[in-house]
Amino acid sequence: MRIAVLCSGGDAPGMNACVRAIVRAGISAGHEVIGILRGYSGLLREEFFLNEQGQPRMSLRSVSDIARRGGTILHTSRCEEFYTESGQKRAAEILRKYKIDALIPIGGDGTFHGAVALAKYWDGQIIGCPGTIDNDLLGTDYTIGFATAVHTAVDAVDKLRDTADAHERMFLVEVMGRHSGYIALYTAIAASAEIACIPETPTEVSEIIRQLHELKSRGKTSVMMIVAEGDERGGAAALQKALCENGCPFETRVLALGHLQRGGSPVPQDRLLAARLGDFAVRSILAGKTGCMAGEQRGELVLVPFEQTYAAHKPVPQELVRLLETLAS
Ligand SMILES: Nc1ncnc2c1ncn2[C@@H]1O[C@H](COP(=O)(O)OP(=O)(O)O)[C@@H](O)[C@H]1O
Ligand SMILES: O=P(O)(O)OC[C@H]1O[C@](O)(COP(=O)(O)O)[C@@H](O)[C@@H]1O
Repeated sequence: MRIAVLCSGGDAPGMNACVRAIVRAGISAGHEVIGILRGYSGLLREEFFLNEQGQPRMSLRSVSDIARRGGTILHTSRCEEFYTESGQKRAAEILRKYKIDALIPIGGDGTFHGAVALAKYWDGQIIGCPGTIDNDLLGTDYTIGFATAVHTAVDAVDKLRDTADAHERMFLVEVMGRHSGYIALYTAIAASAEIACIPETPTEVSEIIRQLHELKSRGKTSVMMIVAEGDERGGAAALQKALCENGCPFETRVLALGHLQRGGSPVPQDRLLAARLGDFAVRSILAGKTGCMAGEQRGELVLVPFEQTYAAHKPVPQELVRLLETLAS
């Protein structure tokens, strides 16, 4: 078989480990692996990864020593043309032209929407791997990149706590998560923050002010508030303004961690998840499967139809929301 792999949407640490697993699993089983560069844009422009001999196919050595590196050697992109029927049809023609039998897109919900659209015009097999720091896909407990993004954010918040303590200030730290509070909630608990503002729970300025007064009365001298960029009140800067206008009892500072969270060497948890899911995606293709994401639930590898991965908002665990409230006292 000729199996193609691409990375699409926001990059996530661990994408390289996933590409490596796909290449090694595919070649070991006697198949050819084609690396498509720059996601769906690269597919439409017929851009392929060239191996050491300059041929448009990946070799065992093409993926040497990449599992520990952030970013993706295949590069990634967002592609306007792929939203259109004509773009999807042209992509299908290109896949037929290069006699590709199966495609493994690594990305988030947008990438999987694209895969479903492509399947209308192409009868090759498609098995996706969940690569996004947001952890916003249903059907897998964690996505590749989430653990590393949380690790990076916790490291940053730990450092900010030092200066917050020294000056007796409050920091509003904005973390990524376009529509999801996963990174914010996990970061808040792991970094012993006092408050998390996430899209899944109401963010009420008066309630936060009340909480801050209570914390102060209990002797708290510094406060860390983690704000998901997708929170309904806007980001950390908007929230800071609202808090200051409503009598915030602490001096405040704001930091948006931004794309910092997308970079860096993936933590072992992400490397392991990426390796397992990449290998499983190849094995699923060889078993004749299609139209699904390779995911992991409670340690078991599972296949989940693409449509189910984005059918609803992935809820954050209520137990963790409660835990944060209990611990921030
Ligand atoms: N509804 C859709 N139909 C077709 N292609 C889509 C659709 N949604 C997203 N895509 C393609 O997938 C790419 C990546 O999606 P995006 O939402 O940016 O990232 P992610 O996959 O990380 O969620 C988009 O740039 C576009 O090319
Ligand atoms: O690369 P950009 O365009 O700045 O995108 C930022 C967005 O990408 C993410 O980092 C990851 O989102 P996706 O993986 O779903 O693309 C979001 O948390 C963030 O809102």
